[in-house]
Amino acid sequence: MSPPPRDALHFPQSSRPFLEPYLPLHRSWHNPYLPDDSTPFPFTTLTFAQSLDSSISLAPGTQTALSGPETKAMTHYLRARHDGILVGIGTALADDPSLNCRLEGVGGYGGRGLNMQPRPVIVDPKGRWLDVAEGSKVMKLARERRGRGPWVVMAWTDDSEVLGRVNAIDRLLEGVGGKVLMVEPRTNKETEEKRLDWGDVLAMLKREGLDSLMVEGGQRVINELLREEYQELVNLVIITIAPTWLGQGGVVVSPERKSAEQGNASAVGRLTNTRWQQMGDDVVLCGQLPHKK
Ligand SMILES: NC(=O)C1=CN([C@@H]2O[C@H](COP(=O)(O)OP(=O)(O)OC[C@H]3O[C@@H](n4cnc5c(N)ncnc54)[C@H](OP(=O)(O)O)[C@@H]3O)[C@@H](O)[C@H]2O)C=CC1
Ligand SMILES: Nc1nc(O)c(N)c(N[C@@H]2O[C@H](COP(=O)(O)O)[C@@H](O)[C@H]2O)n1
Repeated sequence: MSPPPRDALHFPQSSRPFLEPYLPLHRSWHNPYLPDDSTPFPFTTLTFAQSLDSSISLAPGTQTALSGPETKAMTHYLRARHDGILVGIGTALADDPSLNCRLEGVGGYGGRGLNMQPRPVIVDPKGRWLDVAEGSKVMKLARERRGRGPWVVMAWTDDSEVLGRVNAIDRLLEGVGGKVLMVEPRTNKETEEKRLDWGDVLAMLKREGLDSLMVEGGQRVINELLREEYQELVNLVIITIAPTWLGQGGVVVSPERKSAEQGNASAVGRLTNTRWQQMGDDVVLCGQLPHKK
């Protein structure tokens, strides 16, 4: 073990009890060798930072720092408390995220090996990440053993160009303990559009050994998971709200409305068991989406 590097983050013990009742048990706190077989899906936390006008960044394809130092440290504490962190390829390309946990005491930041480091997961059906993978932060950190090698979720295809990308990404990831995971896409009968179903993606991640997953974004991923059909898959929502308006043209969290019954629109969803906590200048909202089962 080495002392934590100077950039390691500290999340005070006093801020933790607020989150505790909502969080999954960490794998290493029950039996690290036995998967939790009670459900086919990981415990899934949806978490992101937004402005007062519901934007998660100023413009598509750009990164905007919204969290203050206290809520940034909280996000890293949450990363330590989940087996995996998932983002879509839009976020991987826009932000070049590190997708590791930089909390003091975690592996690579004063802790042993990769202890408490979550697995980065990038949903990238067509393999667009290949163009930036080599020089990405997530690969650099995995090579330095300060983060795990990423898993890249791609869509099964017979397109030879995409298959070439699958193989090339797989070769890159081999060296850092990452891998490509393939999921059969589903076709929308009306639009013919092919997309990955979140039930398929999450069930596959669970089979691969992730009992808990933190979904960080971006816009499309969040808005899809908040749609009525996927809310059952989301166990916990944690939103950092920064006291700022980003203004019109921002990248907004606003899920598709439920189909209107007799022309009357209704809310997409509402959190229950909510708690609000100020952290620095920001406020953190925790809540759960009602589940039928
Ligand atoms: N403030 C915050 O907390 C956060 C902010 N962000 C911001 O969000 C923005 C990125 O959002 P966005 O561009 O929507 O990117 P996303 O990260 O949501 O990725 C979207 C892409 O992922 C793939 N994808 C996602 N869901 C599916 C699915 N069900 N089936 C198939 N493919 C899927 C598609 O790739 P393809 O097009 O190749 O098919 C899609 O274009 C950035 O500005 C970033 O900074 C991101 C995370 C957190
Ligand atoms: N919690 C939070 N606050 C913000 O202000 C943000 N912009 C984000 N973005 C998410 O964090 C990822 C970057 O994380 P790294 O520190 O580089 O690992 C980014 O990709 C978004 O998912 N989150």
